[in-house]
Amino acid sequence: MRSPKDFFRPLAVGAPTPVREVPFRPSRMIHFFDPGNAKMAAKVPSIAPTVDVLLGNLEDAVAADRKEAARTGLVEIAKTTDFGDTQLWTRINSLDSPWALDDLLTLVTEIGDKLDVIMVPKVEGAEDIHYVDRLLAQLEAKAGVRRPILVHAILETATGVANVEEIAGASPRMQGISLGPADLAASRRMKTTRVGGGHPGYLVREDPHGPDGTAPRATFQQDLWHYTLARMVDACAAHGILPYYGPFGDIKDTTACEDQFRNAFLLGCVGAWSLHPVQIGIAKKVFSPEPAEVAWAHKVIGAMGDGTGAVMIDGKMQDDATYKQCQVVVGLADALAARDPELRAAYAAANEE
Ligand SMILES: CCC(=O)SCCNC(=O)CCNC(=O)[C@H](O)C(C)(C)COP(=O)(O)OP(=O)(O)OC[C@H]1O[C@@H](n2cnc3c(N)ncnc32)[C@H](O)[C@@H]1OP(=O)(O)O
Ligand SMILES: O=CC(=O)O
Ligand SMILES: [Mg+2]
Repeated sequence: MRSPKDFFRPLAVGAPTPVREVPFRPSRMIHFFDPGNAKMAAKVPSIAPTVDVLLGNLEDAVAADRKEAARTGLVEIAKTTDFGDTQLWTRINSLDSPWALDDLLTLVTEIGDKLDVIMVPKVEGAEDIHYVDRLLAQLEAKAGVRRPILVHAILETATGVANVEEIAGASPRMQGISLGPADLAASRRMKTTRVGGGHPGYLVREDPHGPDGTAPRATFQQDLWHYTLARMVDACAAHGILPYYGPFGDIKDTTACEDQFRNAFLLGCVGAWSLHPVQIGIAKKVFSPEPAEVAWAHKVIGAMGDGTGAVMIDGKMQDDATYKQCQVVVGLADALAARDPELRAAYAAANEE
């Protein structure tokens, strides 16, 4: 293990100095597209201003014989597109695949100055992050990249979940972690074939009641992802990095997608993946705090003065802890409003009511 004194030193001569704090840039939706798919690629310039993050996906969902086309397509798109203040990320192929090394070599050398974050799938432990960390430093130095490219891990194997804390803290490059429910279900041998969301069979049932216990018993569907998501959120918060819900595969079921995203938002996630244009608006709505909630948070902060003591507002006790909860909401709202004029206006209007 490296000495804590060396944690923030570049891992290669000439590589940029690692960041001490993960910059909080809005990332409510990480919009996936296949850079080798001409139709999707054509939509990039019009989608870019509507999303916080555009991600050129090279891994799963890109067929084996299209891997190189996707990589080349991403280089071309990155070089020719003005992304404004929208972030550009990529998801490389898994580290044990025949493509991962060339993904990193090509992308950092060709478009390292345009890439904000590299998403690494199927991360199992700190050793995977250490490998990427050193290689990125060498490539950044070689390509003359001036700011460190950050790393995002997908939590999608049972081993990864067992090691989530060490993954979160493995490198100053760690920007965040996403839950990958599809691969995780396979890795754990869960018996769901869905991509995220609930399952009608995963439930609790009301106790027997009525005459002789024969009355119909209500059932309540439970959340298959709660444990992992909560564990991931804690690991991320403990290491000052950002947690995300990943993919929701039932594109047509926009209601359940919104529910899944909202559960993640309420638990502490800052965003989710959008796989189809229809999911962009859902993520934007869910991961932006409600104007009324932001106005309430301002009211509490205003009433709490220096943030200590206890007061009653509208029948609800407020103290040092609720002051901090409200600061979380206001901090997020301010960061999003700085990028989103519509949201800024909605927050200002709600504050005036
Ligand atoms: C499960 C584990 C994971 O790893 S999830 C992450 C990997 N999967 C992905 O990245 C999937 C990305 N999305 C897709 O491939 C497509 O959206 C899928 C789900 C196949 C649906 O495509 P399709 O049948 O064409 O949908 P559609 O006819 O409703 O599309 C309408 C127009 O929109 C386009 N479109 C579709 N998805 C995207 C996207 N993600 N980004 C940009 N554009 C997209 C379609 O090409 C289509 O365009 P057009 O109107 O025909 O010109
Ligand atoms: O990559 C995402 C997943 O759910 O698997
Ligand atoms: Mg996966």
